[in-house]
Order: sequence, then C-alpha cells, then structure tokens
Amino acid sequence: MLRILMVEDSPTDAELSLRELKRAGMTCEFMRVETEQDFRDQIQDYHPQLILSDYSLPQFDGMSALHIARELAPEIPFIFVSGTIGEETAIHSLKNGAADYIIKNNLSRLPSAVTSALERAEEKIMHKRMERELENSNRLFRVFMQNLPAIAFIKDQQGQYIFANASTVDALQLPHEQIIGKHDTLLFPPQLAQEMRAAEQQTLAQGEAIQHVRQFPLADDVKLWLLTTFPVQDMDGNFNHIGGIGIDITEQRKAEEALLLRNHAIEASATPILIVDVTQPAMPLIYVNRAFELVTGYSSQEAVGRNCRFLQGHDREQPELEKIRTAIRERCPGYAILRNYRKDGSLFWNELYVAPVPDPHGGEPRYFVGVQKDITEIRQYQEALERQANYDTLTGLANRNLLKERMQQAISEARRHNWTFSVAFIDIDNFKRVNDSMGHSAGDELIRLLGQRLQSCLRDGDTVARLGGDEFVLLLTSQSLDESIHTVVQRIRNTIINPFIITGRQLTVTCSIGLANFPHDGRNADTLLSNADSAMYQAKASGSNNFRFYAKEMNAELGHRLSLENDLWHALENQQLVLHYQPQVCMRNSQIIGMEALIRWQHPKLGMIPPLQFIPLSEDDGLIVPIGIWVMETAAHQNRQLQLAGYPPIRVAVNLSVRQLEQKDLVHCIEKTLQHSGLDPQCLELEITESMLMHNIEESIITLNRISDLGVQLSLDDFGTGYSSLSYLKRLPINRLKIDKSFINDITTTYNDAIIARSIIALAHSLEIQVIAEGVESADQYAFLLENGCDEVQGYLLSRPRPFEEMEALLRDGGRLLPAS
Ligand SMILES: Nc1nc2c(ncn2[C@@H]2O[C@@H]3COP(=O)(O)O[C@H]4[C@@H](O)[C@H](n5cnc6c(=O)[nH]c(N)nc65)O[C@@H]4COP(=O)(O)O[C@H]3[C@H]2O)c(=O)[nH]1
Repeated sequence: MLRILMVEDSPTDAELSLRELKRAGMTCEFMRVETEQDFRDQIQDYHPQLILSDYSLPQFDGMSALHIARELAPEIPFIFVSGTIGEETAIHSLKNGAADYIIKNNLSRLPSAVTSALERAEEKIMHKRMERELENSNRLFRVFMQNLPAIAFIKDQQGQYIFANASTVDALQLPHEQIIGKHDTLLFPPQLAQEMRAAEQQTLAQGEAIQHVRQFPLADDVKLWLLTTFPVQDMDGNFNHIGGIGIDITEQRKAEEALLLRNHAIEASATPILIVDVTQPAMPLIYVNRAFELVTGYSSQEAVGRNCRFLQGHDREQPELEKIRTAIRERCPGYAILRNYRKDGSLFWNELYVAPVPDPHGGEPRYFVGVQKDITEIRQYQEALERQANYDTLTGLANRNLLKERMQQAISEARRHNWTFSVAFIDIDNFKRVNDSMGHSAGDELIRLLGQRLQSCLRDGDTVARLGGDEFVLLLTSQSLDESIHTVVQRIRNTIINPFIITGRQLTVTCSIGLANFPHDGRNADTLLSNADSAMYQAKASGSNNFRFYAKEMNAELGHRLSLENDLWHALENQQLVLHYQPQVCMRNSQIIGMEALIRWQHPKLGMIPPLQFIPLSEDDGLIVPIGIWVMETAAHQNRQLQLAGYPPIRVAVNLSVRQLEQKDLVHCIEKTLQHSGLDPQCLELEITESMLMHNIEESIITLNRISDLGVQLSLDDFGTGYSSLSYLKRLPINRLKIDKSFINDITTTYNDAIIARSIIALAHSLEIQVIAEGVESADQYAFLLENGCDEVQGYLLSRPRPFEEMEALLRDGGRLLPAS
C-alpha cells in the first residue's frame, strides 16, 4: 500500500488525485495536510512514501513544503500537483528537488509521474545505500589497516606506493607523505629495492601471492620482514596493483636462531644430556644428546622412549638411586653417583645431576633434564690412589700402611679375645746379587713371584705385606692349635726354596725369617715389627736360610750390628783386617801342603771379631768386594813371601764371596794379584761354595773355567750341604772337594754321615778330584778319613787358624803336623 502525504487545501482535489492513481492500478492511501505544522508532524508520524503537494495553499505554500521535505526526508519523492504555475516556477521547483510537476487539469499523467518518481527515489535510496556501504567498507578497511600490527601497503603497477598503513610508516620510520607516491629505490638501498621490485613483478606475472624474507636496514637497526606480495585485481580483472603485507620476524628469527643454537650446543656438548618426561607413568627419555650416545653406546633411537633404568642393567640395588627418585618426586634438583653400564656391558661411573625444567606456563614441571658425567677415570684414579696408599704396586700385596692397619685390628681382636698372633719378618738372602747379576727387572720378577708364593702359604685371615726391597712381613693371625708357628715357617721356607724360573733361567733363593709374638714381644705394631726385624737380622747373621724368634737381647745385638756395619767401612782403610792361616795337611805324609786364609778383624774397641760376624754384613752392603780383593792379594803376597824365604811351595786357599764371583773383573783381579805377588797360580786356591753357584750356574761355570785356565786351583767348600744335584759337578773345573764340618762332626757316631763322607770321597775320586775334610777335631775322625782315602785334612786337631808369623814358624819347624794322640 502506497502511503501518500498530500499537501492540499481541497479535499476534492485530493480525492481526484487518489482516484487517478487507483485507476492506474495503484493501491494507496493518503493523509492530507494544509499547514506547515501538520506537514512536519506527518512526515515524522505517517512515514509517507510519496508527497503530493499543491503549489499554493491558503495557510501554507508548496515551495516551503518542498524545502521542509528535502530537509526532513530527502529520500521521499515530492511531486507538485497544482494549477498552472508557469514554466519558470516549475523549473525552479524541479531544481529544488521536486520529482515532477503535474497540472491538475492533466491528472492522467500523475500515475506515470508517481511510478517514475518512486523508481527514481528507489534508485536514489539504493545508490545512497551503496555509497554508504562503500564508504563503510572504506572506513573499515582504513581502520583495519591502520590498526594492523603488520605492515600493509599497496603499490601501483610501476611500484609506487599508493597506500601504506601506520605500521609501514612506523617500520620505515618515514612520514606517510614521504612514502606515498615513492618507489622503493627512493626508500631503500638499491639492492634491496631491486629485490623487492623483482618479487613484485613476479607476483604480477604469476598472478599469485609470493612470500619472501627481506632485511631492512633502518637508521638504528636491521629488521627482518616476512613479506607476502600479491596481485590486486581491479574491477576489470586486471592486475594493476600490488598488495603487500609484512610481519617483523626479527625477534622470532632471533629466538629461532637462539633456540637452534641452544639445540646445537646441547647436541654438541661433550657432556651427556638427557631429558625425561616425568608426567608419564614410565617416565621415558624423550631426548638424549650425542655425548650420551658416545658414553653409553646406546643410540638415540635405542634410548628414547625407555626409562633410564636400562642404564643400571641388573645393578638396581643402588642406594644412590633413591636420591634421584626423591628429586623427581619432589620436583627439585638432585645429584647421585651411579654405577651405569654401557651397551657393551662395561661399567662406568655416572655422576648424575637432575633438575626439573620449569614449566613456561607456571604449571608443574613436566620434564627433568639430566646431566651425566662419566667419572670412571676419576674413580679409577681414586681407587688407584687408595690402592697405592695401601698396596704395593709391584706385588699387589699390602704395603706398610695397610699392614699397620691390619696389625692394629689384630691387636684389638687379640686383646678382646685374649688371643695371640705372630709377625714374621722375611728378608731374601743375598737378594742384591740377583739384582746385580740379572738386572732389576729380574729382581722385580723374583719379588713378585715370591709374593705369590708367600700368599699361597697363608690362610685366609693372614696378611702378606711387602715393606719394600726384598722385605716381606707376614701377619699370622689365623694360627690354630693344630698348626704351630714352626709349621708355618717350615712351609714358607720349603715354598721359597723351590727354584724359580726367571727370564728362562733357574734361580734358587733362601730367606731369613724373624718372628715376634703378640703380646709377648710387643704390644703395639711398631714394636712388634721392629722386634721381628731384629730377629730376622739375627737369623741372617747366623747364616742364611735361617729363622729366629725374637729375644730381648736381640735389640742390643741389633744396635751392635749397626755400629759394626758402620765401623766396617773404616776397617779396611785403617788396616784393622788381618789374615790367619789354618794349615791343610796331606794325610799320606802329614806334610803341610796348603793353608786356608781366614780373615779376622782387629776392632780397636771390641777386639778380635770372627768373620761370621762381619762377612755377612759386608756381603749385604757390597764391602765384601774390596775386602775380598785385599784378602786375595794379602794371602798371595804372604804365600810368596814364604816361598821367597825358602820354604817349599804350598797352596794358599782364599774364600771367595758370591759377590766376588759375580764381579765382572774377577778374573782380571786374580791375574793382577798373581802378577803383583809373583805367586805361581798353582799355589793359589779359591774356595767357593755350592750355594754360590746356584744363582747362575751357567755363568759361574764360565768364570770358573777362566780362573782354572789361569792355573789357579778351585775347591768346593761346604760340599753336601747345598740343594743342587751333583750332576753339574762334572762340568766344574774343581780340583778339590771340601767335606763340610757338619758331616765330619758325627762321622764316627752317625751312620748316615759316615756314608755321606765315604760317598763324597768315592765320587770325588771317580772324577779325579782331591778331597779335603775340614773341621777335623778328633783322632777318630782323622782315623776314619785316613781309612776311607781322604786326601787332605784341616782342623783344630792339627792346628787352629794362626797368624802369619805362627804359620811361618810351623813351616820352619818342618812343616809336618800329626794328630795329637
Ligand atoms: N769348630 C771348628 N771350627 C773349625 C775347625 N777347623 C777350622 N774351623 C773353622 O771353620 C771355618 C772354616 O772356614 P769356612 O768353612 O771357609 O768358613 C769361613 C768362611 O766362610 C768365612 N770367611 C773367613 N774368612 C773369609 C774371607 O777372607 N773371605 C770370605 N769370603 N769368607 C771368609 O767365614 C767362615 C768362618 O771362618 P772362621 O770363623 O775363621 O772359621 C773357620 C775355621 O776357624 C775345627 O776343627 N772345629
């Protein structure tokens, strides 16, 4: 229904107009007003869609109505329906916004005028709406663009900016007007401008958006922008403009690079690093770095997804693990030292630090980072240090430290249970000789093997310690009633005496053992050790391969021994050494045919000291070598002196020490002695003992042959007491065998000794070796030896060793010695 507001004073005219419209098929209604006020009111209240107005009214006029209508409702079509008003007025009214002008006489034109006015009004409204919409969208676009945090711009085909949003202005740090209408060449360095242009041309050519990252050097900074340039199609479908949107990715890129750097750093770190997701029930590893792979041998693929416990293997009962579990439970840092196992099963000590990774959103930490440190080497070093502090490196046995500790424990135990225990101090006899003759590595090997043997002699609770050099100590705490200390000592001696094979050579050694008992011989470790040491010295002094229990007087003896050792160094230069001679008599004619030179030490304070008290000392410290040379030279000179004095030539026998035998220049020394003295080599005899040869039999044989080649005689002393077989006897250039005093002692009372003495004589003779018996004290012994074909004899029965002058006196008296009957 078309609502019409009619400004008309004549109701009839109004009806006529309405009829005309209805006749044209329009459904309409109307409201008629005659005054301005009504007109104004009804425009507001009636909401007319069309205004038909008379030109002149009694209380109002059409032109005013037109003005009011334009003002209040410009969109409502306004048509004048009036009598004739003249052409000029009509044009004037149309100019002022009237849609048409109908003359009342010609109302038939009204419907078409109304239809056309309504259509135009409709068009106008539509147009207005479109304009508003466009304006709105323009406004929206601008607001949107101005508030866009990204830069946004539009350029024309030539690359001139036609739009730049606020972010672009900010980003370029230039006023808006300096951007609009400009090319990039005026805004950026040539290279960058060129790249931008190239990208834009590509965009236009391809007709699609492209993304590119550009670096923009600004006054105080360099920014990185991710640009999207896209072609903008105009209404005709042509790409005449280029749009661009850019976001500043400087910070993002920096963050990415920093993250990447951290990732690489973690990956490249030499320290194993791992990350665990502690919110999952299995707490799996979610990351391990390269160092982890290297240290554990597990690849990332093998490790990730598994709980760390695979690193403990079966070794799960580690108390330190609890520390890590607590740290994870309480979401706090933790530290533990764990035994971990590599993929190949080898152990490594892992010093593990764990710490929760703070949740970026402030929640419960989800991840734990673990930093491992392979401290196996440090651990091994510590263990090695501990071992070094407590164990002897060469033998792996306890050292003095650990021995003391064990002794302390043994003392406490013994006190508590009222027990006793023993300490055995063991020193290898003549160990220096092994070192000197075979070299230090052979000496070391001997010590090592000895250590093993000693260990094998003992029971579980006992300790073998090496104090250094060739000194061992046994702490014997596990003796029981069924085994006396004697048995243990015997076992040790038996074990040691078995030959060793060192560098392919057979070697036999003996040892001296000193024993001290707790609490009798000492109530603390130091005293016990020192007393066992004194006992050992005593055992050594009484000849090798011996053992002694500690006795109080030994300390005094030890002191004595030490001062003797000291004095001995001066004995030679102070001419305190002298030789005594003991005659050796031919049993066939009782004639003195030789004499044994026996050394004596005329100590200024202690008087005459027998050789057994100082020769072993001099052997220990090597002084025996110069002493031995002195003995040989003195004996040779004095013997030559006797011959020069006109006595029939006799032999002089000189004891050779094992150290001398091993002296490289021994043969040369003998030659020199013979040369200096002028003594016939046949008149010099060197006495060696069986045991001296045992260390190095092959070399000894070579040396003895060279001595024998000089014409010097050789005799084998102490025969029968050694451990070696007789088989090598044939190979030795020996002239004389000396039956040891120990056999002679009981030769007449003990059947065995008699048999041995007889066998020795028979054996020697079968090898064409002379036999001399030493230590003959009784006529019965003399008679036995005579009867059994012994060639020569020496002993107190005939003469004690005597000074040179007395020896000369014997010769002067005829040189015959008969056993006193
Ligand atoms: N009970 C008893 N003893 C008798 C009898 N006849 C001789 N003796 C002693 O027996 C020892 C014999 O010397 P040895 O077996 O070579 O034993 C010697 C020898 O091994 C060593 N010795 C002595 N002088 C030297 C020397 O110049 N150089 C070296 N290397 N050793 C020497 O000292 C050892 C002991 O020498 P000495 O005390 O002089 O003791 C000597 C001698 O005095 C006897 O009928 N009854």
